[in-house]
Amino acid sequence: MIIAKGIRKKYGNKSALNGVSLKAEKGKITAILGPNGAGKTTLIRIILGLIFPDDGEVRILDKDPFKDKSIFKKIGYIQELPNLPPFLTGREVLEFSAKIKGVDKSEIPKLLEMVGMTENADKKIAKYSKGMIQRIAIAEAMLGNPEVLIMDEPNMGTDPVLITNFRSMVKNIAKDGRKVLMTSHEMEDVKKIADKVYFIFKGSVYFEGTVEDLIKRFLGIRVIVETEDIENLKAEANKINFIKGVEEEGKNKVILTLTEDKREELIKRLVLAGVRIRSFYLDNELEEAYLNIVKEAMSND
Ligand SMILES: Nc1ncnc2c1ncn2[C@@H]1O[C@H](COP(=O)(O)OP(=O)(O)OP(=O)(O)O)[C@@H](O)[C@H]1O
Repeated sequence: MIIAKGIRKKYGNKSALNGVSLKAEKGKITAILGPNGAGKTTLIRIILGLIFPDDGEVRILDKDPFKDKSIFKKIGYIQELPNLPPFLTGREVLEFSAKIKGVDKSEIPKLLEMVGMTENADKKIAKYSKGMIQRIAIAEAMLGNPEVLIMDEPNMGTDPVLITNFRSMVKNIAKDGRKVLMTSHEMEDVKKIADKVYFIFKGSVYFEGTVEDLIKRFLGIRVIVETEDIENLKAEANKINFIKGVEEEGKNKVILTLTEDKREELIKRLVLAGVRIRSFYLDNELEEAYLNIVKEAMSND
């Protein structure tokens, strides 16, 4: 497990973390969300023992990262803006890291393939785009199948194949009983892979829970009903006390916001009222829940 307890950090007079605690469990993917400047990178660096906190404690692989540097061979870390030597090729960067980590070089071709860099592996980093540098940094972090993978805003660009490969690789790392801790602005990544979410705002944990909890709390439970009986549906929905919102979307679609998860009762009531339902499904717009949490956190500030 990765544990951070009561972490405080100031840069000069400015407080970056005000007593943050976090747990990243074995076999789980834990995501840290929050607007720019919330303190995500500072927290990650403290967890990695790269900068000292003013107060608080960290344990990673049961060790104190400030005292026991041997754990770093078991940790894969992708930093926000990877800083790779421009005079080396992508392959050379991986070979160099493999040597430091004591990992067999034979892993490298498979990793290059995974991040879609086989063809560009022998070009100098200086000639790479930002996305290509990021891919090499991801391959580097994956070397030696790390016990812990820590990623500060990993960004695979827009290639859908790469994104899918990357997500499934990260999921497999967690499935294998390892730990993954990531910060992200990519809501799709968080929605598709995270088990637990910490939302940090101005250096404090504002929300902690699953992605589902976050959506429920900041979006309500939204269901989309498609029907030709729009008027009938709206009339019935307005009579139901656990529905707090009725929004028409397009010709045959209505979004209902429920205050609690009473989907079965809702279907029953609509059917009994004679509404012919074409389809009925949950609307999980994490992006919108995220904006609502930011709005709420700002208004409480
Ligand atoms: N080396 C530093 N010196 C002074 N202030 C810093 C330093 N690093 C970060 N800060 C400040 O600490 C706060 C938290 O920064 P941090 O980089 O941890 O946020 P973040 O959540 O990772 O942001 P982003 O999403 O933009 O990467 C910000 O107000 C930032 O300006």
